[in-house]
Amino acid sequence: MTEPTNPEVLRDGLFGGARALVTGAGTGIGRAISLRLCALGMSVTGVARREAPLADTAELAAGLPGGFDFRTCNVRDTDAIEAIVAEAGEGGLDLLVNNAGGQFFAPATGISQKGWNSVIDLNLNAVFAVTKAAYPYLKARKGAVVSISLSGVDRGGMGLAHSIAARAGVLGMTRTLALEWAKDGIRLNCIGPGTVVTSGLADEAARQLLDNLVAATPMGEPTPPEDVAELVAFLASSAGRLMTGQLIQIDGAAHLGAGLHMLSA
Ligand SMILES: CCCCCCC/C=C/C(=O)SCCNC(=O)CCNC(=O)[C@H](O)C(C)(C)COP(=O)(O)OP(=O)(O)OC[C@H]1O[C@@H](n2cnc3c(N)ncnc32)[C@H](O)[C@@H]1OP(=O)(O)O
Ligand SMILES: NC(=O)C1=CN([C@@H]2O[C@H](COP(=O)(O)OP(=O)(O)OC[C@H]3O[C@@H](n4cnc5c(N)ncnc54)[C@H](OP(=O)(O)O)[C@@H]3O)[C@@H](O)[C@H]2O)C=CC1
Repeated sequence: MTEPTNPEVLRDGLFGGARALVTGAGTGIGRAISLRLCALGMSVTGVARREAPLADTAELAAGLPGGFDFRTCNVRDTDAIEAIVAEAGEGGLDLLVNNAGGQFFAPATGISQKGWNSVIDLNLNAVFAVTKAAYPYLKARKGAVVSISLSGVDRGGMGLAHSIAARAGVLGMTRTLALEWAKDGIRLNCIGPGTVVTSGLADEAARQLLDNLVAATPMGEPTPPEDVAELVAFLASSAGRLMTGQLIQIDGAAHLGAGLHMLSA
């Protein structure tokens, strides 16, 4: 495996004066995104249910050129998240990152209706609610939306029927809103990371499963959260000004490989 390269290719001060809302900012990919945006000068409001991880992100962001504040909220609580979007939006909103999400791994026959509904609620319904609530504020600043999806969302994945269905829904929503909101200068894109070794994934998947996933990735390595963060920043920047309605998979060609397999034998 080659040494990881520094993914920080964007210039200092790029986002001075700009503001973002990042869901799931307390851990993993959402924390990496928040810290990179802050490093580039953005003021970020992070949202998640638990205060302690958000406070840790705030501590890590201290001293960076932007700023990080946070609100605790379950994104599935539509009234609560709409109020937070409005509060953040009143100060101006240039970027919304829909990152909060997740699922359990089970064959379709092992997914109860309640389990299905929970995963759809978190990964599709909440994303629509947050994005719609952000619309007037994004319109005012010709802002951007980036939704974190999954590698392979366009082809399926064993053990992920609920999550793939939800995120395929988000992709459809993204492409549709890219059309509807193009007149407002709002751009929307999805990023499909491959395996990202975060505490969230380590909690959910057995070590063996993780190893199998990386082994099934043609380039043979997981996706660092920092690489996802740099891509979010690129899409939010003027370099991405004509990119909208896309799914960009950052996964070492995993989506071209053997396919997602999140079930044990
Ligand atoms: C090469 C590319 C690789 C890409 C790999 C992609 C890997 C993806 C990784 C990640 O996404 S990392 C993020 C990691 N974090 C999580 O995924 C955790 C997220 N989980 C949750 O937030 C919640 O568990 C939930 C899924 C949203 C459900 O929350 P809720 O509070 O609504 O649910 P519960 O009341 O606990 O349960 C509802 C329902 O679901 C059933 N259920 C829960 N777990 C399982 C399980 N493991 N198997 C089957 N069913 C499960 C539970 O039993 C409930 O149903 P009923 O039994 O009441 O009918
Ligand atoms: N790790 C991986 O391999 C991959 C991950 N992804 C996706 O990337 C995103 C981030 O994943 P990752 O960083 O690995 O996972 P983590 O579990 O580390 O992070 C998810 C974050 O979302 C927050 N969150 C979860 N549910 C809610 C909720 N209902 N309301 C508010 N916040 C919530 C959690 O905080 P709290 O518990 O405090 O609410 C947590 O900080 C997810 O959508 C995931 O599915 C996609 C591809 C691969």
